[in-house]
Amino acid sequence: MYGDTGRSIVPWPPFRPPAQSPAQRYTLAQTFGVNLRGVIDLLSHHLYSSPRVYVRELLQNAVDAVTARRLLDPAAPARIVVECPERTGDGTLRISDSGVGLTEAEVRTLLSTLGGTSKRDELGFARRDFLGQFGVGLLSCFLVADEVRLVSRSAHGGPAVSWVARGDGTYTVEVDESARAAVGTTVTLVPRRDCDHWTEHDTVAALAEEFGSLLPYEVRVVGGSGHRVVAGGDGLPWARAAGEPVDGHRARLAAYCRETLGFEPFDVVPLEFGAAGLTGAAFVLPAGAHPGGRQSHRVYLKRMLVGTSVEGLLPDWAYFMRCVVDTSALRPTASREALYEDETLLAVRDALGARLRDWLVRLEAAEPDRAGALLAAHHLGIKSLALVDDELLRLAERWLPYETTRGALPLRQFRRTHPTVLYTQDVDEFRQLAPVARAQGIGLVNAGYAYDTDLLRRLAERDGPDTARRVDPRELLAALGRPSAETEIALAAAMAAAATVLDAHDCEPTLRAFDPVSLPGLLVADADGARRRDAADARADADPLWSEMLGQLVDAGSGAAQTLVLNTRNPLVARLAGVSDTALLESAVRALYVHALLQSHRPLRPADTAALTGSFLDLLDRAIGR
Ligand SMILES: Nc1ncnc2c1ncn2[C@@H]1O[C@H](COP(=O)(O)OP(=O)(O)OP(=O)(O)O)[C@@H](O)[C@H]1O
Repeated sequence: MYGDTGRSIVPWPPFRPPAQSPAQRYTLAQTFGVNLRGVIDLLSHHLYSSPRVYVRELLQNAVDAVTARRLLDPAAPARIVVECPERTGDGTLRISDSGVGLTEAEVRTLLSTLGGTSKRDELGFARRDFLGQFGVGLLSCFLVADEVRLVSRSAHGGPAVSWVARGDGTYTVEVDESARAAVGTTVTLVPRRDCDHWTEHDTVAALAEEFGSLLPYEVRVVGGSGHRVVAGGDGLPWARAAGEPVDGHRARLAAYCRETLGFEPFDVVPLEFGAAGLTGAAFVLPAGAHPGGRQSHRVYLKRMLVGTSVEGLLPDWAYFMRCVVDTSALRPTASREALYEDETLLAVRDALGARLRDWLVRLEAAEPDRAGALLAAHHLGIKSLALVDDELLRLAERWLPYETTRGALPLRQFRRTHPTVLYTQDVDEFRQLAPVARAQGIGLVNAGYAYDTDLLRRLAERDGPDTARRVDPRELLAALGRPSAETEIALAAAMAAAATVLDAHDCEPTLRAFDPVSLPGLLVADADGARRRDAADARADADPLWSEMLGQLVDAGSGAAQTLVLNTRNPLVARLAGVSDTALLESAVRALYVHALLQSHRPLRPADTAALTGSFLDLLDRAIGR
């Protein structure tokens, strides 16, 4: 980990440029000089998010050392003991292991080189038996310590050796036969003055338990009067025991979820992906997950906790699942607090996504009611997946409720009475058209929420164009009944006033007799007309050339952009027949137009606002009396 070696205090690295001829000076490769204090500061203070990780790094080294020794001698002891200052009595924290230890030569190379590690093979790949791989973990001790001392005796023989390093980037190495009798290593931290609390027994025991509770070897954390054993259990808590019934296993996993993740799972899906050495479980949230929320999974790498809010393990659509997994193939980032986004992680994500999707499809077949409840609680994720997955599209069609003119219904059920699904693309349009459509017995679906329109389009792609189609408000108009000739004649004056008034709003009036009776008017926009209307607005502000081009567009179509459909069954509209005062008729029509516009939730333009104010004040004035 550190540079040049020696008995005395050595700064790192001693920089001795090779002798060069003038011609060589510009061609020979040079080595970078490194400021060790800066590097230690960078790695220890900026790589990790909190000093707490020093416990994990020390545990990891001890576990790896024991593993390495057991590779040489399977019967070798596996002892890891952490003694806190309450126990050592001199303010230091000590961690001792019965691992493989280090020879003097190893101390001089591995601990004297930044990035030096015994855990890679000749090709530089991390070896699968070990947790460590980067050769920087020991530096994390400087997050809490001024000085780190290591005393070791190697299983390969040779004398005991002692290494002392300080945060200023200097270290000493000494062969000291009396320093340690047994094979193994003891690392001692001299805590920084402001970091005493990080080495207290309660803190260390809690951290050791959090990071290392699944480690295969027993870890004893000793305080003043007692000790806590924080690891060394058999197996993984989610593994199914031999002979354990499926229901019992599921109940045990649910209990684990309550205890560890803090919620009662809707269901539990055991996970296994041999190619990534992955086992674990996915717990389905009962409700309340936010699709945009961060994924947070509890991930262990070779039984050491990486984090409790690790992202990227599942595809985005599975935002309502929380996983707990242990894997040996995924790579941690250098801080070991997240997963490295590489091809293995992609493959794992795909495999777990496929597993969860299969579970969903199977649940639907075996327990349709539960599947329905689940889909209703997490419909956004399912819908997003249904956009690319035919089976889930069918599932969504069967189970996900849409807002329709017949109430909340799954599309499959709605299609029984309305084989062609007519839908609105936005919620406001649905609100406006639904009462009229319902009254005429026309089925309408609100596809204004996320993914709905895309899903209906996909359904139409799959099952044919007659399956689903966006409603054209004009076809609704065609379905409305015409009033009698007498009614039309009686309302002729009102219609003439309406035509004059509405012209300023690019709108023309028409009469229909329809339900609901309570609705005086319905504003139907024509998409082409609306485009012409926007172009006309833009033309008013545009320069001459642009204005001419926009003018062609405005003039290209015929008819107004909107139609105000007055309902002759509505008592107020019917009474207009008896009004002879043209000014009153005009105010009334303006008010009906603005009312219909507000009902349609479309934005008010300046002319509309003026009509709202003008008609309101005029009608108020008349109501109060002059
Ligand atoms: N307790 C120990 N017993 C034996 N060797 C150790 C021990 N602690 C550290 N070492 C040696 O020191 C080297 C550097 O340790 P360090 O923790 O800095 O990195 P690492 O464990 O190799 O990788 P990582 O940065 O991923 O933790 C190790 O590779 C190992 O050879």
